[in-house]
Amino acid sequence: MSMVHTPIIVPLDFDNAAQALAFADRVTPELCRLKVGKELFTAEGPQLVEQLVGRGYEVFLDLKFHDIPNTVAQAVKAAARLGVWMVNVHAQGGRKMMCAAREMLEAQSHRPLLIGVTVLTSLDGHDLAEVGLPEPAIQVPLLARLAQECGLDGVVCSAREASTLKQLCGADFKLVTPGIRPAGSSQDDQSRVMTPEAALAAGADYLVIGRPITQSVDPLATLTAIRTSLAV
Ligand SMILES: O=C(O)c1cc(=O)[nH]c(=O)n1[C@@H]1O[C@H](COP(=O)(O)O)[C@@H](O)[C@H]1O
Repeated sequence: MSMVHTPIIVPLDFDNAAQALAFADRVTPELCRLKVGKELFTAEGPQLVEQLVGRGYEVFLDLKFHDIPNTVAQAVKAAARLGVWMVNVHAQGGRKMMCAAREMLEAQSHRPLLIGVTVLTSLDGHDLAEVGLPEPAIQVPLLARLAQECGLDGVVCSAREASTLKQLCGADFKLVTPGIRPAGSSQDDQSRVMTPEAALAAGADYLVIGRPITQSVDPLATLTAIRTSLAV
């Protein structure tokens, strides 16, 4: 059973293991969980994930798998073997893909939380229309319900959709919300954003907060200030 209670997940969006490990050395597993995404994983591979797990961190392997059911099932199996705490797939991959991933994880001795990405927080209604999809208010609840029907543990969504999804999917269905920006910080390439305080109040279970922390002059001080503001 995990001792970690923090809702904050910090993405290690660096291009090399040295920077990622330096960050992991400055914080502790009690202060935050860590996310390894496509940039760092492509550069450094599974060994780095194992090192972070070995240091006691709960690691979210954010590779957003989206492929045919067999391929995604085998990929989440490989993730489970790395000992990660959470792994994600694109909910748009559909029912058969999500069910195959969930069934595969049920057969593993270590079972990470399985999370479906609904609509990326960088996208707005215009972006979705251009690729033939309805606005977030329609698309996000649809994909969240589908993910829940497939037995996933929760979804990635914008905090702006959190209160709707909590009502729709219930308290136990985990909501992981990136696009978190403390008041006054740059929006960067994010579109559907919210402050940490508002996100928790809206029902988010986990806040993914990257550049506002990792690019700040003193990342530990920024992380601590956010935790204080949240009383966590
Ligand atoms: O799955 C994710 O973590 C994710 C989904 C999403 O819809 N939007 C999103 O920003 N993310 C990730 O969350 C992180 C956000 O980082 P910052 O924008 O720097 O706070 C990045 O690592 C993204 O890859």
